[in-house]
Order: sequence, then C-alpha cells, then structure tokens
Amino acid sequence: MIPVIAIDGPAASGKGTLARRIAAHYGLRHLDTGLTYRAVAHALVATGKPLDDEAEAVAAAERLDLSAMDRTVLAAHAVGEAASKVAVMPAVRRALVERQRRFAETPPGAVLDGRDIGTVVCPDATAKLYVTASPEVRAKRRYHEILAGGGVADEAAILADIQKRDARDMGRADSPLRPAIDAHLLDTSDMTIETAFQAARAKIDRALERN
Ligand SMILES: Nc1ncnc2c1ncn2[C@@H]1O[C@H](COP(=O)(O)OP(=O)(O)OP(=O)(O)O)[C@@H](O)[C@H]1O
Ligand SMILES: Nc1ccn([C@@H]2O[C@H](COP(=O)(O)O)[C@@H](O)[C@H]2O)c(=O)n1
Repeated sequence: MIPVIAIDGPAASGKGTLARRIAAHYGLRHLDTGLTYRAVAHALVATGKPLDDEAEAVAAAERLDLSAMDRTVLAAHAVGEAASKVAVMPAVRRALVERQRRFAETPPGAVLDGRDIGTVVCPDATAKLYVTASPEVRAKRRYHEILAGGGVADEAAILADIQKRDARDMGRADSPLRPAIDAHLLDTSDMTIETAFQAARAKIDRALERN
C-alpha cells in the first residue's frame, strides 16, 4: 500500500505548512494542489485571457509541469483570488485532478494539500486531515506573513478576501470545500505550528499502524 495523506482546509489555515512538515517527517513527496489552480489562473492572466475561458484554462492545465511551478510568482494574494475563479470550472478540475491523482499514486507515497483531496482526489487516502482556524486568525497570520516578507498589507482587506474566498470555495457546485466524512478535524486557532504538527502526527501514526 502506498501511503497517501490528504490535507484539506480553507485559505491560510496552515495546511501547506503542515503538509510540508508531514512530508519531510514521513519521507513522502508533497504536492500543494492550490499551486496547480494558481498556475492555470496565472497562465490565463499572463496571456490576456479572461479567467472564465474554459478551453484555454483546460489547455493550460493539461500542459502544466507540476515540477516547475514557481511558488514565488504564484503565492501572490491576487493569484489566489484568480485561482478560486478558475477552480469553479468542472473541465479544469477534471484535468488537474487527473494530474494530482497520478502524483499521489507514485511511490513512495505523498502528502497532498488542497480543498478536495479527501473528498474527490484521494477518497481512499491513508489518513485525512481537515485543518481550519477562525477567519480572523487566518487573516492575522497572512498579514504577518506578508509583512515578514517585506510587503505592505491591510489586515481588514485580507479578512474580507478570505471570507469571500471561503464562500466561493464552499459554495461551488463541483467539489466544494468540506471535510471528508472520515477526516480528522484540526482547529489550529489556538495552536502553534509545532502543536498542530504533533496533533497531526498522532493521527497519522495511528492510521499508518492500521494499514
Ligand atoms: N498553527 C499556526 N500558528 C501560527 N501560524 C501559523 C500556523 N500554521 C500556519 N501558520 C502561518 O500562517 C500562514 C499561512 O499558512 P499556510 O501558507 O501554511 O496556509 P495555507 O492553508 O497553505 O494557505 P493557502 O490556502 O493560501 O495555500 C503562514 O505564514 C504560516 O507560517
Ligand atoms: N484542491 C484544490 C486546491 C485549490 N483550489 C482552489 O485554488 C485556490 C487557491 O488555493 P490555495 O490553497 O493556494 O489558496 C483556492 O481558493 C481554491 O479555489 C481548489 O479548488 N482545489
């Protein structure tokens, strides 16, 4: 059995931070699936195409090189907003999910983080986590992250964007953000990164022992 760890959660909940730690700890590969949607949105913007151009978006998804996604370009707040618009199109999701599944099925196993990993991409994952935190805590973390990177940010605007993105991601018809029925919920509002990692590790260790 190839171990697959599925981590879902809303924007800025800390799922990427946790996924990277878990992948390093268990010696697994890691895929931030949010980057795949960001890369498609970025490709449309870069070529002057509207974000609802489904044919162009599918073509961008099909030619995407998962090993060459540039986090420094794709991490921008505006790209995340654009990604959530591209992510409502079922044909784009089909193309990306196919790529994500192939990544997950490749030895030695993988950690994938996103919005629909436990529900759609890897429904048979070895362990599933749903990581969340209050919108206010998430906005504060993102605000401090931007300042630490030398940027300028408005915490209230970030909070409004996060709430808008949550509503779009949870409200879309295809693969809405929601915890899988068998996911372990991890509310990190009052947890440090280390505490969240130890809590996740305990759940994953138990799941790995069972398999
Ligand atoms: N438990 C925690 N306590 C404090 N800060 C945290 C915690 N978890 C994550 N962070 C910080 O919060 C910020 C957002 O975390 P991260 O990028 O991992 O979230 P994400 O859910 O992957 O975001 P996105 O949806 O935008 O990809 C980062 O600056 C990270 O260092
Ligand atoms: N499995 C996923 C991952 C992401 N999305 C969409 O992409 C947007 C950006 O994701 P980040 O994790 O980088 O913030 C996100 O808001 C989703 O709309 C998705 O649909 N499915």
